[in-house]
Amino acid sequence: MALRGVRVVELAGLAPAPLCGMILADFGAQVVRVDRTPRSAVATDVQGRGKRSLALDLKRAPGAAVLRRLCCGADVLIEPFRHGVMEKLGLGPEVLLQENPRLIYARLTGFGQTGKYAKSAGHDINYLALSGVLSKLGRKNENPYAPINLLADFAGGGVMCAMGIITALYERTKSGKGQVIDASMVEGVAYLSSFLWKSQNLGLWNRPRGENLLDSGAPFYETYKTADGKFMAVGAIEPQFYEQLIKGLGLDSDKLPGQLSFSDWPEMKKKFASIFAQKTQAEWCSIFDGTDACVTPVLSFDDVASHQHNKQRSSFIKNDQEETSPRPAPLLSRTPAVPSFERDPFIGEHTEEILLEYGFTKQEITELYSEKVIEVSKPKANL
Ligand SMILES: C[C@H](CCC[C@H](C)C(=O)SCCNC(=O)CCNC(=O)[C@H](O)C(C)(C)COP(=O)(O)OP(=O)(O)OC[C@H]1O[C@@H](n2cnc3c(N)ncnc32)[C@H](O)[C@@H]1OP(=O)(O)O)[C@H]1CC[C@H]2[C@@H]3[C@H](O)C[C@@H]4C[C@H](O)CC[C@]4(C)[C@H]3C[C@H](O)[C@]12C
Repeated sequence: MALRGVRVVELAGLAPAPLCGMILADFGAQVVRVDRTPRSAVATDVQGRGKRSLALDLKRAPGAAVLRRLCCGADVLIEPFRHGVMEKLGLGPEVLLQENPRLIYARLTGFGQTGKYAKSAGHDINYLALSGVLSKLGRKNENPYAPINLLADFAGGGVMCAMGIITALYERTKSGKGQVIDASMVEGVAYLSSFLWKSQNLGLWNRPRGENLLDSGAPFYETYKTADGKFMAVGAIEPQFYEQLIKGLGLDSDKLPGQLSFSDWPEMKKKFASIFAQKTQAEWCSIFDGTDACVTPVLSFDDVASHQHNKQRSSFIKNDQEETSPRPAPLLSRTPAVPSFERDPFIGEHTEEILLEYGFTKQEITELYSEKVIEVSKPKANL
């Protein structure tokens, strides 16, 4: 796999950093997740695929010393805390990069390492709001809404940070040097929205929220309810595809307003809605499948993996716990990601094995354990 041999230390965080670590693990990196000890009641990392867990108390000096030794042997550190926490622990970039100049020190935060909010708590919706993108999301006359925590936490956070790490790893092959990655989710999601900025003068966004081409204003870029309470997604933007949509709906475009007649969009939406409501999702699929009308079923998590197209590409995988989840993307032809099919690690499950791998002696491990700096948890055998 492309990242085979890359050693990553991921400090346990809430959602963005775990996705970043999982992406690296899926593509072959050896990811050690450092969990807190005393451990939290509930393992909150549901993206633990392919990782191993070491439970370590960073607030104790011997614990911080353990992390420093791990980072001396690692290629990447991912830290998910607000600005200043690592410095307070004596684990800031100056310290760790001094001891390992090749280390790629990735700091994944909401607001970044500087600026008025750098030390403020926040979540996806806050970062999305501060990026400006949230102001564009939502239907006409409704409040802006955040699409779950997909955009800032994951797209602008975990994925953007993984890109930064892989870019820095590539650069290091030439310079031999590591560096600090300041991955701000505000900036990550703002960066993703470059298209919105660059298309300002194309007339795509100069109407109020929810009245534009791609933000639920246009009847040909919308979802519609079917007779069986499911939905179809319509994305027939180009005239030639729009013509196929009209045909599939049994309408005659000569008797309709022009596709880009903004003032007619509300009425056209009502017309489309009344037609889509007359047939089931399966019936609409039999009409539109195989055409260029850009009409697809809105699949639920229950049926997405078994849909013919997704099945043909094995887009979803099932681990040995029978848990379904998306296969890693993108698909590399020669060195594809090979995700682990094992269950996620328990907190502290691999503490001893990891420390031995990183050069700690049995004696040192015993002392760390007796001082409660580390925790070792062996999964209970299924009796
Ligand atoms: C996971 C579910 C989905 C959450 C997604 C949500 C929508 C997000 O947006 S997540 C993105 C959050 N933001 C960031 O990641 C940006 C950077 N991080 C931060 O800004 C902050 O970390 C923070 C604001 C997120 C949290 O601040 P906090 O003060 O808690 O922490 P920090 O200031 O960063 O400091 C860290 C402190 O921890 C110490 N530490 C760290 N590691 C160690 C260690 N190994 N040993 C010792 N100490 C350690 C460190 O020293 C710092 O200490 P100090 O503060 O003293 O300096 C979640 C959605 C719902 C959740 C569930 C729900 O809330 C109910 C339960 C609640 C229960 O408490 C936990 C289980 C829940 C089931 C809970 C589980 C999940 O969280 C959810 C499902």
